[in-house]
Amino acid sequence: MDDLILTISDDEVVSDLGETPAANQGQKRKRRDQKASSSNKKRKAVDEIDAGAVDEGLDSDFDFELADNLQEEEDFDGWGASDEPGEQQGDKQGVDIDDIIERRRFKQYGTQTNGKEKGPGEGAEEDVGEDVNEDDSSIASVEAGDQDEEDETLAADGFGMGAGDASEDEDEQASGEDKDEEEEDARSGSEQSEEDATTALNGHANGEGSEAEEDDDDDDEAEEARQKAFFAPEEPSATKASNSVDGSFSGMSLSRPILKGLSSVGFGIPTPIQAKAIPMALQGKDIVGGAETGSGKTGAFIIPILERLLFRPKKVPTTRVAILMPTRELAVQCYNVATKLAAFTDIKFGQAIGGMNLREQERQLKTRPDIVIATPGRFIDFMRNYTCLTPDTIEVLVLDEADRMLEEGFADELNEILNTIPKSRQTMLFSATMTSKVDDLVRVGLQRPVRLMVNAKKQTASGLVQEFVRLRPGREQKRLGYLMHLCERVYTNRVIVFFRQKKEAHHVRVVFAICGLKAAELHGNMTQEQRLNAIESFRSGQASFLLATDVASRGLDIKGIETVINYEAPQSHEIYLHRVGRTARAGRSGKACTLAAEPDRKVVKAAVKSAKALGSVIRQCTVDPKEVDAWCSRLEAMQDEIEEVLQEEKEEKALLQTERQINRADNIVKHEDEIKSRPKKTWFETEAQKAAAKDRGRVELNGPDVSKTGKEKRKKLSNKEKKKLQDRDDRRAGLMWQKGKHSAEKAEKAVKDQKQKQKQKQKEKGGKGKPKRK
Ligand SMILES: Nc1ncnc2c1ncn2[C@@H]1O[C@H](COP(=O)(O)OP(=O)(O)OP(=O)(O)O)[C@@H](O)[C@H]1O
Repeated sequence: MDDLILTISDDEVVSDLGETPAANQGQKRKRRDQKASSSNKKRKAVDEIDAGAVDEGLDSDFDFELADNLQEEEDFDGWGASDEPGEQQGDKQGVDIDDIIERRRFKQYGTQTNGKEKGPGEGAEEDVGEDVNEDDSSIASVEAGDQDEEDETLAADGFGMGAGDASEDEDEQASGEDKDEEEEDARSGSEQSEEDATTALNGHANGEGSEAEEDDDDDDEAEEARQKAFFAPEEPSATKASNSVDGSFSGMSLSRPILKGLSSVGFGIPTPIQAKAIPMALQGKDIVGGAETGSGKTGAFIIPILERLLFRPKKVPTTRVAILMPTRELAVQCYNVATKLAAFTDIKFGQAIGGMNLREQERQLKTRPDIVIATPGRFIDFMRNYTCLTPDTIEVLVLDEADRMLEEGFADELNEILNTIPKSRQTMLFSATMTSKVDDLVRVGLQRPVRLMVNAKKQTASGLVQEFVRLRPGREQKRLGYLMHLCERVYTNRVIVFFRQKKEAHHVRVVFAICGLKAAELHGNMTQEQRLNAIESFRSGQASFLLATDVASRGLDIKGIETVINYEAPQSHEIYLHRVGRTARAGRSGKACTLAAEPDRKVVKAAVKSAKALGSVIRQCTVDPKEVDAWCSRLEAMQDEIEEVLQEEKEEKALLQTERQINRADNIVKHEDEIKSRPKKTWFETEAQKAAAKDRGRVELNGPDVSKTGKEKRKKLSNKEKKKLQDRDDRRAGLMWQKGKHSAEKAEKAVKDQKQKQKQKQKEKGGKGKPKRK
């Protein structure tokens, strides 16, 4: 108790500090539970609230309420700039498509165009980017509720997708032409068509026999019995808290600095999942928590962690909490939310997030911050190769988006982490699509966890309107035409468009840039710096569209996203829920629009079924085919330019890469002694194993890559490929440092050649001026 240090200014009264005994860290589970039970007594306010049923007692239409005396902090969405400069920057630069296009325009017209081009055959440019509301005649919508009986039946089947229709004959003829074009495209970029095939085939594979799969989730009796034995029985205190009439944070006996933090970010009353989880987490219980997207799960685990940490022994700085996230962006977001909530405490944070400055993170971790927010790969790197992270002192482990973390692709990394952190830890798992399946949870090492599910069946947020634009058979190839039309005329601002393929997202990014639609892209082929910049430019409104893969589908909390467009439906209903959950968050409204062709049938059907069950608004929208066809012709005429831009980008990337290699080689030469003396890094997986795990993860997210033949899939690595991977492993382990000088010379020569080539090219094109970067 000597270690208790007040965390707000000394003259402030902190009434309940001494009484909140929930956490004396570093104890074994038993001691923790004993303490927790004594805390139960003291947390009267929580316990006095009536016991009730798990979900029934909750107000399903919970309204987010802001703290009294506070205006909503408009900007608080977890993405406010960090106080420490450079802290959130990645460590590699990338190539900017807008720059390339601007340069090209400059050459063409001798002026900067701000990215807007005169589209082929396009007269009235003023339309572009202009807000056209939904009533625009180019998109007609029918609310499912208003449909006649026949349409009702169709709606339940995903608006009759796949049902034969005489009017489709015409479309099919058109599709024949499209296919020819596709084949031509395929000759210039075979991968693209392969990806299309993947999407199509995946979808078809999913289309059939899906009903049985859907119902798999319904627990059978045996599973129910196992769950009963696995989970702790629901404790009255959890439901009492959530049924509280005033249900305030102060009713949870939270300390003053925490209440101040909550107030400063505008959290007035706890959301239902927070009301349930906070009291349980304060008692040190293991938790499996599920609640719809945007319902405040982050706060549900951060608030009790901060409260408990206020009472940690402070003589020796110790890292006690690890919060693991599946993506780097989520980890950064969580870091921002947590540091803001902890603004009035002395709790310290560290990061172990992939793609970001390793040295800076090492420096932070050396100070033994109380909480480390991490992605699994970087966490393991620190665990194994540095002394700054001490996993054996971790007492609380959180897996956010836990179902994703439990999937293939993260499995190996997670096992490695779980095996290293002490078993006596408190473990909390959260997700909007949280699994309750015991088999999945057992390996996390949970100990009699409490299961807290809030509106878990409800799934989509109540303020969400779901629209579906059906692409009839034969018109699937015109997806991009549909998207361009929608983004130019209907959904023109604050829109996320989701793609299954990185390449597709990037391709569309180029098209948007050529057409003058302000967009940012977000996927795994970008440097971390580019990824964070993309989010920032979308968040700040500089870009109206975010073109993303599923790396952005979970957890991203960006205020004011009006629409989520699914360029194609995702692989599963779960991913659909996460994607559409980027809008209509925290009690707001929003729209999701899915371009649905036959291959997307299964997911559309599931979405329609669940929306109908909830009574939420679903609409079938139709788009004027002439508008789409006009866009398709425009896109076709743009093809050469798209390819040239992609080519220029490729060259710039190669140049950057070579420059990076030179710098690296320079460093190796300069710091030869230091590098030699560094201990060899170890990796718990080889590159080949990592690649295999990555593949498994991809399959989990996007379905099997059916475009590859079985033979290709089973294909063994050639000796050359093996050697390449081995070399990379060795290089990372520092074994090949000796090659530095040699590679430096080589790299230097390559850069010179490349620069020479570029100069030559510029001379040839007569393009003197490269406009300055904005
Ligand atoms: N008690 C509260 N009062 C008001 N706003 C809140 C409260 N708790 C959270 N919020 C806000 O609600 C939004 C969603 O919260 P959060 O990102 O934690 O949701 P989530 O459930 O984790 O969503 P997802 O499943 O998509 O990850 C955030 O903008 C957050 O600031």
